Amino acid sequence: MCARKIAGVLGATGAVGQRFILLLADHPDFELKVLGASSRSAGKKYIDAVVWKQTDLLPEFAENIVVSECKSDAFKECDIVFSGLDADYAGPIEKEFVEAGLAVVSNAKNYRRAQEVPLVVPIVNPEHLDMIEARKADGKKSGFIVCISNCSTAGLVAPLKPLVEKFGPIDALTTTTLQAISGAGFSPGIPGIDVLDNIVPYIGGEEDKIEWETTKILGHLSSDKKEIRALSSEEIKVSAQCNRVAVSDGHTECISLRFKNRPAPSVEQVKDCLKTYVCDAYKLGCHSAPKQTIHVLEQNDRPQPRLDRNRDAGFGVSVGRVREDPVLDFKMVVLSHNTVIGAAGAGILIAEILLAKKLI
Ligand SMILES: NC(=O)C1=CN([C@@H]2O[C@H](COP(=O)(O)OP(=O)(O)OC[C@H]3O[C@@H](n4cnc5c(N)ncnc54)[C@H](OP(=O)(O)O)[C@@H]3O)[C@@H](O)[C@H]2O)C=CC1
Ligand SMILES: N[C@@H](CC(=O)OP(=O)(O)O)C(=O)O
Repeated sequence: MCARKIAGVLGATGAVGQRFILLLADHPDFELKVLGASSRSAGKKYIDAVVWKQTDLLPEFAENIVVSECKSDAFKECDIVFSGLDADYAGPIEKEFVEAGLAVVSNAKNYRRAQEVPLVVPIVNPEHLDMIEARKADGKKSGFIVCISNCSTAGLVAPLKPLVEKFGPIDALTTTTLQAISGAGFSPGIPGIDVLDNIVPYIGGEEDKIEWETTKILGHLSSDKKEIRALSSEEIKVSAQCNRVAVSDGHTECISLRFKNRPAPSVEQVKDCLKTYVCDAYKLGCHSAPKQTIHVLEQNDRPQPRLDRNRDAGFGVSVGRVREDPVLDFKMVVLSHNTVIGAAGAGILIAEILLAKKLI
């Protein structure tokens, strides 16, 4: 067996950072050795720095790791660095890491729009990672960054990918999200008074991110593999409305879509296409890749966050209530685990793909 790659986590004390620690415990490819957070946490043992909020216990291996400042020097032995940094601070920190030659996979939004940065949902567009290969071929072997999408975007694009592959372009799409409180992070997190007995119909910046990120993720890699051509607003119109609801983990989205080509497929053809989709990460043999990428549920009252978010350990996406839509062509309900396939799990699966493609 090959030696495991050394991994580090930035923002290790946060909602996403804690999920990284759970998912990297006993990982066959990566050994998590370095943890970074703010100067409030640096210098403390992880167990003393973190306010652990997961329902699984804090893995023993992490308890006594002393938290570092987020400076590249402390991470120089790492083959891969996962970032769950607060976006207010991620920009300059991640830039310094890349300039120091490190490979960074980031949950933060800061570099998602950059032309030269792949924005990847690993069960959807792993081919965009070929941009990294192109950079290596150019002789720029050193550092790079890959961005993970917004968590709601991840759930949305998962069923779109196989549908577009099979039935051609989708030219109109609406989504109304019901987003879990863990999506807002832990520092400080959402006050109980705001979520109990309540729904908040606004999440700052979220609708805009879902609308443009979808066009980049469904966009095409240029022939020289140096940039992504996002879909234009003539090619696809995306409209999102976002709500915060009193759910711990798991983002639900009610989506409607229209295909460009006529006649549109039948409901049965749509379901069949989703059920039979096998993501490339699974074909590559990646450890965390879901065996069933999309679970199509037939019960009228599914998917539900508490019952369905952990399908394929949170790496699979659930789709239910697939039916005709009198305005567009189809509507359905999609559920995805926001801190697994929407965040830390996506980062780890991206790293597994990078490893399988010998890019780290
Ligand atoms: N939660 C989710 O579902 C998703 C989150 N994201 C993104 O992932 C990132 C992390 O989110 P989340 O875990 O929810 O956020 P949290 O607020 O829970 O955690 C933020 C982390 O950043 C660290 N941090 C804060 N300030 C600094 C600083 N000045 N220097 C270094 N580290 C700092 C914190 O450390 P300390 O404890 O020491 O303050 C903590 O580890 C964000 O960019 C977010 O937008 C993306 C997709 C989904
Ligand atoms: N805003 C998302 C989580 C998040 O932080 O997204 P982003 O990384 O796109 O800012 C939520 O509230 O559920």
